[in-house]
Amino acid sequence: MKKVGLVGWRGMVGSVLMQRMREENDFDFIDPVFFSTSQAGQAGPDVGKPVAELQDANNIDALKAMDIIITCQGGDYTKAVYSTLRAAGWNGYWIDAASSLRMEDDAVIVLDPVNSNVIDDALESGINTYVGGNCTVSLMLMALGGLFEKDLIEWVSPMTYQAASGGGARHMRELINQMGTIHSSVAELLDDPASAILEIDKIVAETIRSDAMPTENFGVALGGSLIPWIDSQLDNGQSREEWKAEAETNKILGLSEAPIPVDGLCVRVGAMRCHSQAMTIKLKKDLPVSEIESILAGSNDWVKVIPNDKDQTVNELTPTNVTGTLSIPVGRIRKLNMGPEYISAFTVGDQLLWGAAEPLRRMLRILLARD
Ligand SMILES: NC(=O)C1=CN([C@@H]2O[C@H](COP(=O)(O)OP(=O)(O)OC[C@H]3O[C@@H](n4cnc5c(N)ncnc54)[C@H](OP(=O)(O)O)[C@@H]3O)[C@@H](O)[C@H]2O)C=CC1
Ligand SMILES: N[C@@H](CC(=O)OP(=O)(O)O)C(=O)O
Repeated sequence: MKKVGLVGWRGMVGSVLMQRMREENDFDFIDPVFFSTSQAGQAGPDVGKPVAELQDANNIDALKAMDIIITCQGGDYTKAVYSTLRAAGWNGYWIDAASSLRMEDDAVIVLDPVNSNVIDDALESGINTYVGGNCTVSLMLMALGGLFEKDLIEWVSPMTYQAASGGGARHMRELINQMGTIHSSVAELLDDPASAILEIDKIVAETIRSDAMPTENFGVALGGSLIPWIDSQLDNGQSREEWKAEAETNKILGLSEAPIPVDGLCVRVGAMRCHSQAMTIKLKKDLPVSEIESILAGSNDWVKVIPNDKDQTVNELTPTNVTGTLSIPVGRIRKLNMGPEYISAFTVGDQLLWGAAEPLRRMLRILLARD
């Protein structure tokens, strides 16, 4: 059995990965070795079979003994360890959730089943570094994969509604604390049916602008508001999150020679762990909506077309419905007034599952299936 080192398994993304690996019995097919940067020597997790005590995740010799390493520890860890490990002669497979290596020439961004052909070619050519994509990009491609595969997209503009989890566990906690602070500020008035709504609204507005709002992680209020900027600012006016849309989409699809334009605005909203995206798509030709729907629905086992019907949309095409599942609903598909090649679509996906953990797990399975 392959020795598989797991780093970052205690964190939020790592915990979702562990949960999926248990559900799919992945541990039956590997010899897992658990690493930690802070808890070396402590007992490993329960994975249904005995595991050794936690190894030091900064110990290059211990890492070198692995056939495959999966890390959800973050970009700082990757920067600190990856090059040293390769320089020490390690030729194993490195599977990473962090963004640091994504655009390297000798790394592939993995999103099986969308780019299983790109992954297969890379394995044949001896590439041994595989990185999960940005959550928003992976979720868009899971939804629109059929149209990309058939080369029907001239360009796409995704406008995003991204969940607090994209910032990490502390951001999720802060969002709930912000919501609680807002509620507490008007709880008594809310209980009184005779109270004036404009008085409630005034107190809420004062609260979200006040120091009472916990904003240590987001910097500003998200509860009762939104934040139209994610990640750092680039010189061209894009946020780094927006830059990733085109760069990563084309790398994932292997289209770097003739890239498809993908650009829009990324916005943080008060959802917990589902990213949503409203997309304007220019198709290369005028296709009936029914044909577009059947192309989308047929592209993978997780995408689900929601008919453009009010009741089904408000019940099924929401973070509330999707959170904690692998389902990728896509709906609001209709022709736009701009012309017959212009369509709208809206999709929702769990950014910790298909947006982070699941592509890594599937890459591991691809490697195991090659032996
Ligand atoms: N959050 C997201 O949406 C996405 C994140 N990623 C990538 O994954 C990386 C990790 O993200 P995320 O999982 O959110 O990070 P976390 O902060 O949840 O976990 C990272 C590490 O922190 C250490 N840690 C310290 N204290 C605790 C604790 N109380 N509970 C759990 N772990 C603790 C653990 O390492 P140790 O055992 O060594 O102490 C853990 O592996 C990111 O940096 C990013 O590169 C990728 C896609 C999406
Ligand atoms: N930036 C994403 C989360 C993330 O971790 O992205 P990346 O894996 O590209 O660094 C968000 O905030 O929603």
